[in-house]
Amino acid sequence: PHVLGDIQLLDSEKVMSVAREVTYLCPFSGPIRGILKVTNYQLHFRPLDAAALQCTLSVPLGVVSRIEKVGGASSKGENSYGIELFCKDMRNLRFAHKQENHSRRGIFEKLQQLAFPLSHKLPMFAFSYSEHFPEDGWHVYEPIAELKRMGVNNDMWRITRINDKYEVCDSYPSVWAVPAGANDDLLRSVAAFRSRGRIPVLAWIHPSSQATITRCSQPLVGVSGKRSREDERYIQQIMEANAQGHKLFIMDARPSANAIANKAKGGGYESEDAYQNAELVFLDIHNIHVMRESLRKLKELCFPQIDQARWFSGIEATCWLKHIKCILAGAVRIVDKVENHKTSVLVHCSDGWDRTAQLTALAMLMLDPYYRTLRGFEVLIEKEWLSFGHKFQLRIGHGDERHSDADRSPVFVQWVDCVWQLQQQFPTAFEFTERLLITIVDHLYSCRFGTFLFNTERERVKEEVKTKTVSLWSYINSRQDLYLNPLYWGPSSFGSNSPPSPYSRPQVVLVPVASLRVIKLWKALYCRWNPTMRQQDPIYQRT
Ligand SMILES: CCCC(=O)OC[C@@H](COP(=O)(O)O[C@@H]1[C@H](O)[C@H](OP(=O)(O)O)[C@@H](O)[C@H](O)[C@H]1O)OC(=O)CCC
Repeated sequence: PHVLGDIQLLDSEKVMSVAREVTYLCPFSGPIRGILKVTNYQLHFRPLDAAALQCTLSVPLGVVSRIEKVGGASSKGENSYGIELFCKDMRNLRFAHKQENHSRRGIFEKLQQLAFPLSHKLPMFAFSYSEHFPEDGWHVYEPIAELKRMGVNNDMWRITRINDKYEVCDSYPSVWAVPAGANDDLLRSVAAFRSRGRIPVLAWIHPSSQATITRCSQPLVGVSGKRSREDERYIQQIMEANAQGHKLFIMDARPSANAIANKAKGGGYESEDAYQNAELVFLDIHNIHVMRESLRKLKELCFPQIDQARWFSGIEATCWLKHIKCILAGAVRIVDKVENHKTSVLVHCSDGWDRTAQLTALAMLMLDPYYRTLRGFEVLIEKEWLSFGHKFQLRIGHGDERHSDADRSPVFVQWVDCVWQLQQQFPTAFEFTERLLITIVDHLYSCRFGTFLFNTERERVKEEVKTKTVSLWSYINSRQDLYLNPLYWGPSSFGSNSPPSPYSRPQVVLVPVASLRVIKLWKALYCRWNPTMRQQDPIYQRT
């Protein structure tokens, strides 16, 4: 049995470097002497003093975004010579050691190589990690089965394999559901008019009204105001696929200023005179650059010390909660159209892989209780985020040393935060607790599993992740009792299309209050490492 605080190695994990005379400069408890070990998966620090064991650190190297050397040959002060790790999970770790033993160079270079394998032409840890779990999580999501659960193929929607080899759109899944009347030639010409070929396809269909949520990227209108008869006809077919359909709402997630600015790059938005029966709505959600900056400010505020005097004004200045509110409000508008007005909605933004994924996945979570079960939630992430090409590798920077890359942005974590807000407002509606959300965010960074690696389904097929890596869902489903919500009130499974009779629709549709008066800061995630900000609950230290 492992001694408490001692390193616990995963299968195929091995120690690559050890430094003995190291001091961890804990921002809360002060300097702690201990032993620093670097493996091919994690950085582990074990205090020498048994009384300080709660300061044991186990940091997956995937969480590290930047490593800096601190102090040089001339620095004289105590603990002024060492390294600092800047992490993606809201903390910075600083280690110091004596100058004489030159272990810094060794540790520093090892850390650089192992934390950024892609930048050093080394394999990701996920490809050498193998562990057997009772269930293979790679089978949780099967596209055809999920479409069947929603009742597709039906007389209005058909499954097309036109993208079987990802030739029409390399960032989309291979399986699409499209209006039955749209033949493959039409689909191809619509792809020519949508940014990166990301044409409108089905995300969700209402079990009784047949109203739909479809998703896509911006039309290539450009400054000259180009039109595509095929795109216009296709949008009309989406509207007509809904029996009550006399109108289609096009929800453009962007601020109208950005939608207009995108015309300068050949993009833009649907003009209502070209799309007669469509009504265009802008949801005012800002772009990836604004969100990256917002979270950076929040991290500054929350780590290491928290200035009580400026806490609320500081939070407001980050605008983080305003953005969360904006995304929730956008999803509520989609839910209102689909559920209460039985009207179909088309969601898009610029590329259709950041804000669009946030909106469709949130709206589906509010509309369909199946996605609020543990397995349903796993299916939702696989479908709306992974299969539709949210660029996880680029947005998180898996294995990449370029920490200041402008394409990095916490869009997925922001969506998980929105899910947490729903859990707070509807504590009995989810089969799982916030601990599942924190575990998912941990392994978004850790690179232990293959689930969040790469940017598209096409790349994952090419890299054979399903046979060469372990799925995060294998791990989670092997210990699901840790994540189940004792307050959950809902049928254990919604296998069938609509919940069994006792549940009427009003009981299963969540409509959150998207107001700053209700939205809360998710301290268990953003202040997790700051002991003064949350109950000392060890579960949040290790997931
Ligand atoms: C004259 C030059 C015009 C110009 O550069 O347009 C480009 C836009 C960038 O477009 P934006 O929509 O503001 O920003 C884009 C979105 O965030 C998109 O995500 P999503 O899937 O959510 O769409 C990302 O994938 C893109 O990388 C990002 O550039 O920039 C702006 O609109 C900012 C100016 C107000």
